[in-house]
Amino acid sequence: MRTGIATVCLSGTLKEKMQACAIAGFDGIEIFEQDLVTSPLSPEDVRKMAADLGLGLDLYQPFRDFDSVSEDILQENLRRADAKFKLMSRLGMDTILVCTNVGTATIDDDDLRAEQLSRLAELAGDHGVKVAYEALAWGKYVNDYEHAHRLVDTVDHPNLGTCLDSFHILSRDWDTAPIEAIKPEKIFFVQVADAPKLSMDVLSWSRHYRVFPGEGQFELAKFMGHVARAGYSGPVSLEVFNDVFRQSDVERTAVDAMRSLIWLEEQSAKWLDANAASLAAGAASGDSPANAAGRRRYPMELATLPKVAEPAGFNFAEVKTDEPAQLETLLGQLGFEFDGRHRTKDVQLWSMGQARVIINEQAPSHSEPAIAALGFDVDSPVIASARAQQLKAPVVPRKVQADEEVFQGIAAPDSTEIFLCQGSPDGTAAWTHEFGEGLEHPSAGAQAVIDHVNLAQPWQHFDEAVLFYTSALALEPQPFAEVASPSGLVRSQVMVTSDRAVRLVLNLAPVLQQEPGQQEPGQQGPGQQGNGARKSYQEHIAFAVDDLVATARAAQARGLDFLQIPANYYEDLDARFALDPAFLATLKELNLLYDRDANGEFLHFYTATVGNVFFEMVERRGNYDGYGAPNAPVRHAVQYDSVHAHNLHR
Ligand SMILES: O=C(O)c1ccc(O)c(O)c1
Ligand SMILES: [Mg+2]
Repeated sequence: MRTGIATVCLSGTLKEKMQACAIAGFDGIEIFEQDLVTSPLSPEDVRKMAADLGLGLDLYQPFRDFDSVSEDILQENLRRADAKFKLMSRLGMDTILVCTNVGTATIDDDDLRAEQLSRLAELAGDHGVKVAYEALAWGKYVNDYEHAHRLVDTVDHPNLGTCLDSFHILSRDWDTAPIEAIKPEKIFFVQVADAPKLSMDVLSWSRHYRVFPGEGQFELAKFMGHVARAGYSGPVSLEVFNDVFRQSDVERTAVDAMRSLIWLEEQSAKWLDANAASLAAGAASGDSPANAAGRRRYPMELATLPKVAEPAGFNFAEVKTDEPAQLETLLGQLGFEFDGRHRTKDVQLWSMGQARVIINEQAPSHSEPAIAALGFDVDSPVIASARAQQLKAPVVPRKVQADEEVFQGIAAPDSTEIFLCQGSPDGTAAWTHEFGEGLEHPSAGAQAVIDHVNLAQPWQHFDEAVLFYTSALALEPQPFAEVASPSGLVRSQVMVTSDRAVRLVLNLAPVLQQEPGQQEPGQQGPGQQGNGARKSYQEHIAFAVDDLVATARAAQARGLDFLQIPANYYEDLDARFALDPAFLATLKELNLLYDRDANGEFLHFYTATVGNVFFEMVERRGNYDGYGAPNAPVRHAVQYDSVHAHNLHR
């Protein structure tokens, strides 16, 4: 698949954008007109730079408001087009995107439109230029790709074809199957963008909220499958207007973009394979196996990736600190056993059944304790790592001594280290023998698993993180939610495996919680946890137990510092659920939170925060599948209050 990206996706100057696209490995780019107009580079400079960088200049865009106008305006538009065609010749470009008229159209007449487009095609032909006509979702008279293509068909000129843009098609819920009926030589260009499903006017949605494939909710693999089945094999180019990407680090965004196309390519191949049977009727030979046959029939070459199944569970969670005392106390009070120190590293292991927590004491001094790494059980760490690296995940270097488990590590966008570990059927981990005997086993036998981990994401990398976990780890994003907190609305995105053995919650950290002058994780590039790097958002690890009340009582007896829940909460709880008074009293006494829905019940409590980390204990009853979302505002408010009280006393 030929990969492309529009310069409008990225921040910086045209030169910076082009360099970033080349570094990320794109085959070609679309030049967004504003980027050229505002550039000090001459068209010849741009042409040379692209050639030097090995980047194709695949599309000049956009040319606006051409058709459906009176003759005098058309004359003016043809003059304008002539100037652009001449410019394209200096750039060495041969395809221009002309979008359907949104501003100046006054005449709604397909015959007239066809006639006007035919005059444009004729002029383009004189310059050796191809015009790719694109229906904008908010086009005044033409806003549907099939309509735009009917006009292209009517004109029937070799220099006029269609541009398909997934956003304009999927935002309007147009059926994508008819794409297959378009002759491949008439599809001049394909643009792809994903988007979250939002209810707002489509222009604002398009100009501000597009995201890279895999970061939104559109069915892009299906769209691409139809495009491939149509016989198209030209560029597949990202055109993503997004307020965040336009101000984020350009090289990093370009890599995120490339990752999205690599992933989309794989997903499209999968869609074609899975839907090969539906084509059997027209197939020349019915004997080819469905697997891969679906895609091999088409000229678009779709590369695949090393296959990974979703992870089978969490292998461990690692917290980094230079002062472990408070964390040790918390874990001990929760009922964790100390399993000893690593034989060569300054690292401790704590466990409660299959829930394993590593306290890594190798943090720079005075850094806040933070979640530094997560281990996931996978079938094959080597294959999973190969996949992640092909998706451009940065590798985490890790020192290993002889006979130590070699962990395959990659850095997540927020610089959390993700380790791909060999899973075992009984949920044990082979590496634990590297840890010496623990001291004492105060609560031997207590069972728990890691239920979920909640990671705060810097705002500029939130979408990137969703794609990272989707593509590299095969986690599935759930619809996102918004939770009120005293320092802002927290966007919360749950990512899960289908059996819920892994639940990862990504929270958009409110900007207010950042300390002034603190370096943004993003400024260090992916995975570069430089010495000054530290997170300043609260994150947590949640453990599931069978009997939360008993766990809480035992923890209380050991002196655990629970997050204190206000009395108002319990009144509200009673109003909502009419709980048994004795049960309600227990919840209140132990600072437990409660939720219930059609699937079951959820009990949970939180510890006080140490640095940026706190712990949660949960009990799921029935098939409760949530996270106590109605309780999240209470938790945020209490934590906010305690941070403020702490600051006042400093
Ligand atoms: O928002 C726009 O104006 C615009 C311009 C060109 C495109 O290809 C597009 O999809 C949208
Ligand atoms: Mg477009």
